[in-house]
Amino acid sequence: MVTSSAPGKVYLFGEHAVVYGEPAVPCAIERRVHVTATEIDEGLRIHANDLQLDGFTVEYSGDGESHPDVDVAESLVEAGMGYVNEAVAQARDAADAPEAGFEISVEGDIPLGAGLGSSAALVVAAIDAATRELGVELPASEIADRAYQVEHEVQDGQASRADTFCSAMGGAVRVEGDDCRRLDGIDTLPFVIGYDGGAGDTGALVAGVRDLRGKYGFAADTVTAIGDIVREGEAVLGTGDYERLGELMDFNHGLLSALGVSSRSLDSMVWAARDADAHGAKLTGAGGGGCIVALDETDDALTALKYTPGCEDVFRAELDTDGVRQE
Ligand SMILES: Nc1ncnc2c1ncn2[C@@H]1O[C@H](COP(=O)(O)OP(=O)(O)OP(=O)(O)O)[C@@H](O)[C@H]1O
Ligand SMILES: C[C@@](O)(CCO)CC(=O)[O-]
Ligand SMILES: [Mg+2]
Repeated sequence: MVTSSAPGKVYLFGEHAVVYGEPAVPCAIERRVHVTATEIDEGLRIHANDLQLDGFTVEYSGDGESHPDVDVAESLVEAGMGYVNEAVAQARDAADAPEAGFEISVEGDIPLGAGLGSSAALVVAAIDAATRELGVELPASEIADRAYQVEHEVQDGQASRADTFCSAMGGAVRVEGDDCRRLDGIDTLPFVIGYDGGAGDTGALVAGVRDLRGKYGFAADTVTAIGDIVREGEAVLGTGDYERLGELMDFNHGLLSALGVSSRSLDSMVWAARDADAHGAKLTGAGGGGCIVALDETDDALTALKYTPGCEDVFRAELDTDGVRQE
């Protein structure tokens, strides 16, 4: 039996635009998914005690064919099983053990579908745990690559390498197409996260941006402008100039909003953080609902978000310099 964990992430800059080859800077946070893999004679049994959304909890097990008898959207369960099925397929391939059976248990403290990269953390931790259980230790870069293949497959070809690379490596990273690197010397950033309790449909949101980009030249220019913000931001990142980083985050949020991926509750949490003098605030991840990230080393944005209607949870998230690891 092996347990591995991998972190979630926030985007300092660049989500969505990264899908079209612009750079992005996601940062791993100290919220993790833990996956325990135990080799069994054959097949696949999955326990995901916290596959929960809007307050319900479900435990399911299956061989990839059968469906759990629970009152939740089948698409949700299929997606959850899809990530684990594909991660296990990658582990079998990496260990050259096509017939290996597994019992997989998943537990995490990352809200699902909320822009904090729970899917990438799940896949990265699952590949690590299952390969180690078969006696194979993969380098983090290979886990990142295999996890990307899984996200790409499960999300119908709509995924960048950003979430999976960040979760595998930890810290602040920079991703531009296939070029993925860790950014050295970034050990801390004062992230405050506000969560509206909701979720966004990553596939639909990415498709919406793709359509706008095809329809209007100025939407394509907006995507390029997000890339410009990232290029400006990465130059500022090492200096610790939170004021300028925040200004760029605000600008990034405005452009994401123009591309149609914000929401009323995300906007109201962003404004609550700004009104409380956070350096800057933006949505993180695919958007539509879920989380915002603000930059604030004081407790002011944290307190303001606590009293913001529509904000269900607020917490400080430390930058996690550790990526995937065995527990
Ligand atoms: N702890 C978990 N247990 C079971 N399934 C999980 C778990 N964490 C994530 N998942 C799967 O990942 C899906 C969420 O992935 P999705 O890409 O939509 O959102 P996200 O990764 O949380 O946010 P984003 O990609 O915007 O950063 C869940 O619906 C579920 O299928
Ligand atoms: C919206 C997006 O840029 C980030 C989702 O966390 C999609 C992706 O990069 O795969
Ligand atoms: Mg995801």
